Amino acid sequence: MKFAFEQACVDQGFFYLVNHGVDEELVKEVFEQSTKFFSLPIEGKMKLGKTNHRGYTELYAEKLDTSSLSTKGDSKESFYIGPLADNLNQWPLEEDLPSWRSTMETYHKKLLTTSAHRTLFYWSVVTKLLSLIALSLKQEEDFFEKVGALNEPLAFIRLLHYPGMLELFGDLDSSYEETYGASAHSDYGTVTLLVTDGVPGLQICREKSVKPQVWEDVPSLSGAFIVNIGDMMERWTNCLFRSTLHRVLQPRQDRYSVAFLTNPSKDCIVECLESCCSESCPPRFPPIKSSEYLEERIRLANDF
Ligand SMILES: O=C(O)CCC(=O)C(=O)O
Ligand SMILES: [Fe+2]
Repeated sequence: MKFAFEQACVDQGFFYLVNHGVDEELVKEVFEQSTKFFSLPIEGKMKLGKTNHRGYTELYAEKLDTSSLSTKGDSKESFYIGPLADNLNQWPLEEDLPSWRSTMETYHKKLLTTSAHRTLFYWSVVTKLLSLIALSLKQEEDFFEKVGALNEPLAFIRLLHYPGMLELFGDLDSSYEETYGASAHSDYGTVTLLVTDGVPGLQICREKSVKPQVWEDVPSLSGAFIVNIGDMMERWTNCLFRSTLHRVLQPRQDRYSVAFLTNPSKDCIVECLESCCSESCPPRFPPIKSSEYLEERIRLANDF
């Protein structure tokens, strides 16, 4: 089992996670609440427009592929919910969307928060995943706790809605313009846990430097998380673990997904692990502070 896990992180940086202990009902509720929010009139959504990287981002406002010359952003709308403790999150009014906030908070805590309480000891999915990663890298299983990555992780729920082509362009022949639902990118942090509604669209490119690029579909698997390794984990491991390029094609019909993007706590320094470098294989990246790295990547995706 451990071998297969390590192999997946080394070979494609993407894998399915099953038997994760997150209730299917809770995931279903998150999708229902997300759909309700995106169905609100645009004026209502814009009232919660993104500040401090929390809240609503409208169609075409973000472009994940910072290398593309296109001046049009990705054809998705999204809503970000960040760390719960700092009170920077924006929430729809309880009278407009009852239980919306509590559903999202429950999901955030369920995925991220490990309870060390004596009578209710419980490892979150993210803590468990990071401990498996640490063991694969020949570290103690609490390595990421010890380096401070898990003090107050910068973890975000990203609710996503990709409107279908018919909704965007009507009869398709007049105003049709090709964009991506989410253009090619790798995620910035440690690990991402993704659930989709089953509508196809997600693709990965295993070898980004091989031209022409080869893109493979990633089908969603009912009840499983699609997990992928992010760039800060790639830096920690000196590219042993891969932060794989991926994108979402513009779907024909509406598509909803929920990504849980995790990053180390803001002051955590991400630097090459000793077990991942040697004299013949020196560190490829200098040490960086998690929050500084993250802010720069977010800025690039939003200023184009
Ligand atoms: O919607 C998806 O399938 C993928 C979303 C994604 O890659 C992201 O939000 O970083
Ligand atoms: Fe992504």
